[in-house]
Amino acid sequence: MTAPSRPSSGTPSSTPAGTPYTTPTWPADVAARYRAAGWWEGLTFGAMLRDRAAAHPDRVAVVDHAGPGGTRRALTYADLDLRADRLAAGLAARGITAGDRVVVQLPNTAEFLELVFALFRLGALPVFALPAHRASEISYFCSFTGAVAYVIPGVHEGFDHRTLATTVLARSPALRHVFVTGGDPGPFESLADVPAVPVPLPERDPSETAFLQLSGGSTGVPKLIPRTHDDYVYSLRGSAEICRLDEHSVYLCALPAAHNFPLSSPGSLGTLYAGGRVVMCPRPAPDVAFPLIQDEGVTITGLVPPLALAWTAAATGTPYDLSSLDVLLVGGARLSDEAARRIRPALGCALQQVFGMAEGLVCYTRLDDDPETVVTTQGRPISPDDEIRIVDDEDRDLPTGATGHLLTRGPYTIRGYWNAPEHNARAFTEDGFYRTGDLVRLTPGGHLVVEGRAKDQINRGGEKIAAEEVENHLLAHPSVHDANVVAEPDPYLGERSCAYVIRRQGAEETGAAALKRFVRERGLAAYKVPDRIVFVDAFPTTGVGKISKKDLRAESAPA
Ligand SMILES: O=C(O)c1cccc(O)c1O
Repeated sequence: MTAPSRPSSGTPSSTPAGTPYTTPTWPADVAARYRAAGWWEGLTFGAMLRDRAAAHPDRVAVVDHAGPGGTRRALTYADLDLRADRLAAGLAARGITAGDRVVVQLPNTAEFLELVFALFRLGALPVFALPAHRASEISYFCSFTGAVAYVIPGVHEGFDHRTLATTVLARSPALRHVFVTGGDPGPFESLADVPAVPVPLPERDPSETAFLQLSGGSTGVPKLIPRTHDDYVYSLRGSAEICRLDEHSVYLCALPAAHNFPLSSPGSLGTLYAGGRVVMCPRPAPDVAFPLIQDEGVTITGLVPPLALAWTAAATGTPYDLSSLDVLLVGGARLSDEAARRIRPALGCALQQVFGMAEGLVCYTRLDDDPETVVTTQGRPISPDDEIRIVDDEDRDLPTGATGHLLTRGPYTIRGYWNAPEHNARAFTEDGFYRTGDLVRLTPGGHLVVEGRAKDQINRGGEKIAAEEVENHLLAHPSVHDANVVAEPDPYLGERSCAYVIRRQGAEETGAAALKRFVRERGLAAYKVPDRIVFVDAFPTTGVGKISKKDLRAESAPA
């Protein structure tokens, strides 16, 4: 195969059908520059854990409450290191090998970290699904990546993932293994039975893809994001420094552990990088999180804006002692200035705003920024080598202070999605800048302010919904002629989704409730089911006759 000159292509692996996957990566001269600058330290995740376990074997690395009957479990760095080795050996014995994809859908438990480090050591790629994903998303991840294994909790939050796995298995020809954590594995294998005597495994190359992260997305199907050890470890190190993590830090993992924010900003992996302790929080509600903050001496955590507001409200009069909490990171969606102002007085901790994306670029307000900057901006990038352009619709640079499209390139921002050459041609510029789809401006002090977005997406309290994906599911209904999904304001979530639907002439009258049920039954994650469905006779159009989502959004906005 001839490697395309831009973006350059990493070593291709093969799909089950024999066609090569494309894994775009940085041009060789740029990679050399990032190495020379010290951003890429040549450290793999496997070596990182080995190193930390050697330096402080008896320090606690991760705590959860997922032992028998909900009991507390604490794993030291030595425990985690050994368990990752043992699990890697057992997975290798089942034929899972370097380059294989493994869909990981686990709740916030210690097993999540054991498994991802085992996969990192094997060189197998975790594909980071969320617990909320259902048959539609998981089947897609399995078939698109040719995953050989899928790892689930048995029953989580009342949902039986084993039943889901049965559906997925029937649709995914390459899938050979389903592993189940916590209790009865049903027809599958318990992950607890997998570990074996450690076997020597070749050290991975730090420049290779370590895992596939999910894009928030704005297209019909989610895009997969190939992150390397080198680039991700750099984002962890930068994040840990900016958030001042050290061995005394205790990070509460309250958002779903596989999401890029709680994974890396600075998240559980950044905390392990810094030698701190990760406390896995099963649910982010104050009644679950507050006792953990008190009992575990949590110093730092990260939340999406609606949860930050819920915590702020619940902190007044709480019987729990939250005084250990030094820093609350808020990101995933725009935090209003008003909400931002309430955080320190209510929770007694510093606020750090974080604006990030699984594709790479992460911006933070700094702990020594003046209070107004912390409240009114989304911070500045991690790296001096993060390049930012703010451009108009024709890719022309705008003067400083003007609002425009954010383009970015840098040492931990991907050069392309995994195996998506056509989409990449649109999502990246010729010279490798990623088109984020966000509308931003720069303050005179060099801080980014997020003003909106140009991509066709709903940000439902930090959960990103690609309009097109939901529209496709609505269109599958026999009585739907056309559908458009847009964001509408929501006082709690910031945005919720509203579907405008034109009924097919002569078709049976289907109501909103039936349509929502239809979409849910197609196996779409619950957060993507439209919050509201409005039946219309026609859509507003633009001058050239295209459907105007802008006008639809205006219909939803309060007058
Ligand atoms: O994807 C995000 O929204 C996000 C938010 C904060 C920090 C991150 O790393 C993110 O990926």
